[in-house]
Amino acid sequence: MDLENKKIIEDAVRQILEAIGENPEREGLKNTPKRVAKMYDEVFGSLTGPEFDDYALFDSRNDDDMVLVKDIQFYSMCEHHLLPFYGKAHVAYIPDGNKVLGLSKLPRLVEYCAKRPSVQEDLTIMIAEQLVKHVPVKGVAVAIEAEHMCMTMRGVKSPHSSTKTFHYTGVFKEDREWKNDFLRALD
Ligand SMILES: Nc1nc2c(ncn2[C@@H]2O[C@H](COP(=O)(O)OP(=O)(O)OP(=O)(O)O)[C@@H](O)[C@H]2O)c(=O)[nH]1
Ligand SMILES: [Zn+2]
Repeated sequence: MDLENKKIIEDAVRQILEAIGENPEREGLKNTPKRVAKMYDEVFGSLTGPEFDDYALFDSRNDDDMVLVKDIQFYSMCEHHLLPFYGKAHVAYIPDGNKVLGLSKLPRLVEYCAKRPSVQEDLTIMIAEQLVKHVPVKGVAVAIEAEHMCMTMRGVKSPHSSTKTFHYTGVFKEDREWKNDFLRALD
């Protein structure tokens, strides 16, 4: 994010503080607009930063067995309230053509997709779409389970609810057996 946009956020935060009845000049708050701008630059960093393109592929004998990285911790911001939603993503794919993806790239991809305002359903789909676009696969399955602070700390105040979302492509979509294997592997 460039300096001009950081300045816009700082001014807006100052206005918000005033609107909620605070004094943005008081000692504890005087650096807050700057901090919030820096924080937004971090948590929304994928919107203005470089695209994720680090899909390191390696040769492997695996041409049709599922690879699953589960329990990928992530933090994102819901696009309705700009409050955090966070939890775990589980990402599986079946390689095509004896090429596998560097395992660390899956958590990196999840982080890239999460660093923008989003709804959980779209985050789930975006992770799958990015993989399909860049990695030769027979199919991708993504599941996300998350807590939404807009549902826990405010509004409906449903503190123990968690939301699960799923997205399937290729053989995971077409073949119930593959889907079941994925779901069993998450247990
Ligand atoms: N489908 C979906 N909904 C979400 C997500 N994050 C937040 N929401 C919902 O977005 C909805 C926004 O509803 P609105 O009625 O426009 O806003 P609101 O008055 O703040 O709603 P409440 O949260 O019910 O108080 C709420 O039902 C939230 O629970 C998400 O990732 N996916
Ligand atoms: Zn929300």
